[in-house]
Amino acid sequence: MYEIILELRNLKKQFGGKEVLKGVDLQVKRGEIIGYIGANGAGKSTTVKIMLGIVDGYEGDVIIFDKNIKNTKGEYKKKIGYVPEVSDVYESLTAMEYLNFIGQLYDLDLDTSTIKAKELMSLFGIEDYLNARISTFSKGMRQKLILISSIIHNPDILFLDEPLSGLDANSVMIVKELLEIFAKEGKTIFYSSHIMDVVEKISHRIVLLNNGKIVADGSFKELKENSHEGSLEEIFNEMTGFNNHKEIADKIAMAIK
Ligand SMILES: Nc1ncnc2c1ncn2[C@@H]1O[C@H](COP(=O)(O)OP(=O)(O)OP(=O)(O)O)[C@@H](O)[C@H]1O
Repeated sequence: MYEIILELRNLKKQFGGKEVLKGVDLQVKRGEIIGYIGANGAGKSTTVKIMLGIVDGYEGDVIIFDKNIKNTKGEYKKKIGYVPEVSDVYESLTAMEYLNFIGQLYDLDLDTSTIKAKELMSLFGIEDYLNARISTFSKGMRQKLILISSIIHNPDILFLDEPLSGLDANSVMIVKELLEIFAKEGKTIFYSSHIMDVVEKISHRIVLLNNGKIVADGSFKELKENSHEGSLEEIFNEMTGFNNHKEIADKIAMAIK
């Protein structure tokens, strides 16, 4: 029996009368890597933010670690890591100060977070910047720091929103490998991205959100069998009813003349 680690039951969310999520049902097992995909504005980040308790005012239920999050004081967040699509970091802190601050939020003692911060910064190749202010970091360095801050407390579930953004090819390989190791260890990964070839490769299961509902849910192999198309990008186009990319590109090129 697989253990269900998180579950969405008939999740609905409106913003100013606009229905973004129209009844999302999903069960995620321990150790699964879920590729959560959908067009811009489909509601992926909203789903994740609801699960993290950042967005409320929703209908339906979110069950994480067997508890409805409505009935918790947020303790479950201690076992969760999050890489947001756009992250606010404290620019004036150094990387070490920031990681120690995050470590303490997750109840790590200062010695442990200091040791882990040094080790992880070194493994990601940015150890020389431990005592540099974050405001001086390049985009990729900042992304590495965010990744480190999402795993420093050894979480059981990781929510990743475009986690590879700005990373060089070598670092991308490390992170992809790391996710596979995490899954084998029983960590659950909720991976939201528009980079279809990565989602195709790393996900055990791909969930496609369209018009506020899940319209596809299965392994890449299963999705391929149920579609006329070959790559995940093409399946995405088909399932979201999009086939006029060339026409739109032509019109954009014309529009600026
Ligand atoms: N705080 C908010 N107030 C009003 N509308 C919001 C808010 N947050 C999200 N929305 C709206 O909800 C919809 C879904 O947004 P969301 O960020 O969840 O999409 P997404 O699937 O993550 O998109 P993307 O791929 O572009 O990141 C959009 O129409 C967005 O404008």
